[in-house]
Amino acid sequence: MRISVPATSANLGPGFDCLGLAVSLKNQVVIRPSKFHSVSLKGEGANNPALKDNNMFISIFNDFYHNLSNKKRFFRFEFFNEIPLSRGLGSSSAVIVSAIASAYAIEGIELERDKLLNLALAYESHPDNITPAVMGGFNVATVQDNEVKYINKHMPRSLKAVIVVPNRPISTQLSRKTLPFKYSKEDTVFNISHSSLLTAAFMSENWEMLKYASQDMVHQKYRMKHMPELFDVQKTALKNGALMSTLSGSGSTLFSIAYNQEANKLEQALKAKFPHFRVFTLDFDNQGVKIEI
Ligand SMILES: Nc1ncnc2c1ncn2[C@@H]1O[C@H](COP(=O)(O)OP(=O)(O)O)[C@@H](O)[C@H]1O
Ligand SMILES: N[C@@H](CCOP(=O)(O)O)C(=O)O
Repeated sequence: MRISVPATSANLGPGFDCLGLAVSLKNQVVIRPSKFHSVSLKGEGANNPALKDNNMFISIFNDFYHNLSNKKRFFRFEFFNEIPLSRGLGSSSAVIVSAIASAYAIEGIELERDKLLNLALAYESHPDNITPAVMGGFNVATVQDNEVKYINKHMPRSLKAVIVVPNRPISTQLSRKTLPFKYSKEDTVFNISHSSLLTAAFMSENWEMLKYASQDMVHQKYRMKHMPELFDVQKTALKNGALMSTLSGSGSTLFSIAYNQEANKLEQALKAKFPHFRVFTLDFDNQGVKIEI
């Protein structure tokens, strides 16, 4: 069985903990019954011994598999990771979503996407990464009565994501602790109005509105000041054709959207100015989690 899950970019500026979309970097895992437990890891995290000895995917998979099945079986797990770890591209959501989905699939139990999303919520309480990881596309999501309520929309082929991935990881959990405990009425109103405008821009495909609507007062400046070069990445992106440029999740990746015909110029400008960072041009993913039996 093979399962793949896309990377995600959460917040999109003002939509803290509620807006997110999926891009075409993917983590894949192939799982086969085996005489003994074994793991192989390729791509992102392959040199990280913790991912072999204490792998979050395997522990979530085992929790679900043992609850669903009475059998004692061993598996071989082959991971092919494209999603950089702890760079604000939803690597932990991808692991959570794929581990739950594959435990059900290997037992031959059908799992609806909505149910998968709500099971994933127990491991990641903010829904802005898990929703696009499951559904693909652009998503507006909130949690009410322990359930994710969301609206999803496909992203068009006429746009690309251009991402700048710094070498430094940022733990989402630690980064959340650096944010203010309280916000002023002005900052709150600023973010409600910008997040609403941004949602309307995505839903109505009014791409020229993105640069106004994607401004934020509640998290980016607090997070980006720990890596001030990110302000320069954002400025360079906006000067070179980006329709919007925002911190991806809790960072350290900077995420930009550009028209197809502008994306190459944007990628080259970012590569030239930030040669020590990785720059990728990606399509958007409209499929979300994908299982092949
Ligand atoms: N491919 C992977 N395999 C196993 N665990 C992973 C993988 N990717 C991420 N993780 C786990 O998720 C953690 C990163 O989560 P987090 O700080 O939320 O970053 P991100 O912004 O990438 O989601 C890692 O420290 C690791 O424990
Ligand atoms: N809304 C969350 C999103 C975290 O995304 P990640 O990809 O960095 O895990 C936040 O801003 O903390």
